[in-house]
Amino acid sequence: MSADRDRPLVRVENLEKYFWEQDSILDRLLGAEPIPVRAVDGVSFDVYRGETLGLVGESGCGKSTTGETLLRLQEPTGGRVEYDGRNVYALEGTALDEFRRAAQVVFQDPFSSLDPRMTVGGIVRQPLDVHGIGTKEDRNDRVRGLLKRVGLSADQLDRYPHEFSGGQRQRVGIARALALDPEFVVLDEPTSALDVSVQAQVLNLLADLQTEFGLTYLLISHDLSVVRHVCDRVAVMYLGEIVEIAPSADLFEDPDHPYTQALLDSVPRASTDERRRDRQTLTGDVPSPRDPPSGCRFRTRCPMVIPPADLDIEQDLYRDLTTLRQRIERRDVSLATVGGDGRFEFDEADGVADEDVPAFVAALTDRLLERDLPPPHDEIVAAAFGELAAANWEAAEKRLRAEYESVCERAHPDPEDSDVDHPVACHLHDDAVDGTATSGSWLRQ
Ligand SMILES: Nc1ncnc2c1ncn2[C@@H]1O[C@H](COP(=O)(O)OP(=O)(O)OP(=O)(O)O)[C@@H](O)[C@H]1O
Repeated sequence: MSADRDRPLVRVENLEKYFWEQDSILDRLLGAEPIPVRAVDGVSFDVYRGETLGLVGESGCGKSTTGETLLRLQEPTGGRVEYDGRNVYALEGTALDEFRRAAQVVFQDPFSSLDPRMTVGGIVRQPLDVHGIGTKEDRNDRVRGLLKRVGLSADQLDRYPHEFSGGQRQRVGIARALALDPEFVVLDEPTSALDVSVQAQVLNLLADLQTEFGLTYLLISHDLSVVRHVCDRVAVMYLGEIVEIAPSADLFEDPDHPYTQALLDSVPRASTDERRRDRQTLTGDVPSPRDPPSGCRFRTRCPMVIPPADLDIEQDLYRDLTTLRQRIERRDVSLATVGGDGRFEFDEADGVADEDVPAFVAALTDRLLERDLPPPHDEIVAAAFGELAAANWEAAEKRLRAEYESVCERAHPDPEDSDVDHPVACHLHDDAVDGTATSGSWLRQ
């Protein structure tokens, strides 16, 4: 697994892939502006010859779309991918043909990615047939050799996928990906559909094949233990963006991005030392890729979201107040049921009667806050709740923003500005974000 650092084999620059397909018919009838799913939103990374780069992140963060778009199985919305120095999206004719041979994919699910009506021999031979490689005999010889190389028997050529176990089917998928003698293989969750005992065998096979054929891998996985053992470097994705890229050992021993830290914290610890480390638990749901948060996309869940510099506040309290703000901004509080159904007569336009305001604020405080707030936050929040009692969401939102707005929501962190030795898209690792500034002057100087 020694990578040639002189020139990347694959260079991904600002890759974007948006989907518009999920717009509802109603939206279209009403002529509403289509809102795309920003599955991949400005992703950049290099893959060096001979290395395995891991691409990790929670389900739906855009890993598979990145893999498929860079292989040109999907057309990008924007950005550029270079393969061996050439723009993949400009390739035509023979050059495109060569790229299609050189860059292959192994999909996650060996049950659905193999045509059940074709024999295993036919499946592995198909790419050779499509590209018209050699005579029929040459092709059959190659298929027999490939099946043997991936640990199957050449006698199994005439069998159908359903006659094989999950691990064997994945070996067939690997043999097919190798048929055209590729240089680069995207492995999209290659072992996640397999039993744990079979996973290791398939990973070992992939490692052996990499050495034997000099392959370069992009390994897409949500399984951090797999990535840790197999990858030279790891890129961490969150909501369509890459938040950190680092050598595997560095990333697992000393992750810098709060999202990477939280992801790693979700994996059982091997050593006692590691177990002792403070746990950064992830709170809240992943926001929609149709409407990602402003600034840093992770800030709505980040346990280390940065308070304004002139605000002396404990991190946990700031996180809670930020979550409260987010709920108010999303109008995600049922004001009509405060204090229990029917306790207050709440009018959507005017709120509650003046004499009910103190009791309403107390009931809302009970419902939304798990702790007593220290001064001055108790008064600030009570004033905002008073505005909610008058059904004035905007005033409450504005008040809380004026007091608590974070740099994380105002400025998009750039991984290239990272002050550590690898790209980290987080304001905590950006010297240019002035931590001594007063609230309101957090933006890059
Ligand atoms: N063809 C499509 N049309 C509309 N939205 C899509 C399409 N394909 C993917 N998406 C959306 O794009 C986002 C990224 O999906 P993608 O499959 O790339 O994520 P992933 O990280 O690979 O997730 P998983 O591990 O679950 O496969 C998701 O919100 C998904 O719903």
